[in-house]
Amino acid sequence: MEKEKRMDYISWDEYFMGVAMLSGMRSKDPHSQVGACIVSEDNKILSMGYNGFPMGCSDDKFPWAREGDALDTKYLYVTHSELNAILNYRGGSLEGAKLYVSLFPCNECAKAIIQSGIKTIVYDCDKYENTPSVIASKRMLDAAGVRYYKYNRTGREIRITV
Ligand SMILES: Nc1ccn([C@H]2C[C@H](O)[C@@H](COP(=O)(O)O)O2)c(=O)n1
Ligand SMILES: [Zn+2]
Repeated sequence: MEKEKRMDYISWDEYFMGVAMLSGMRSKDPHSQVGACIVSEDNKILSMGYNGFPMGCSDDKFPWAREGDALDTKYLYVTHSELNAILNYRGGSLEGAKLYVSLFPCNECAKAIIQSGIKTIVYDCDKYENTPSVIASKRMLDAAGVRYYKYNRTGREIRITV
């Protein structure tokens, strides 16, 4: 019988970013699947979310297009993963919480993050870093003292069979 504890267990960051990415796999968005996981200061998962249309707005009826008439694109309808994670939270306050998210938050989510009391953001991808939305987001996060840093990919493959 083994006496020593396992040493190849996943780190907190791998765990929470993994949960965020798994959550993103629920997204129906054909172009960008984004997931978020909110964690307390003592490493308890508080909430999760992914990008999708609001309740009652059918995934099959609302548009997933990226281009065309604004009303016929997804952008006016999709709720971002971070906002869904904040809104899905059924507890009390998110003061001091940490957000793991697979894509850097936009300006609208930054407002919600700041107002909810989240103090740290760990993000994976920043593919829209040169857009006004992300530049504005960083301006607000900096002003509000919300810390953010890029997730350090370890290259570990986490496989689950369901
Ligand atoms: N931080 C973010 C940024 C974007 N999203 C969502 C909104 C859309 O569903 C999708 C981005 O679409 P794209 O322009 O890449 O086709 O990701 C989010 O949830 N969180
Ligand atoms: Zn957003």
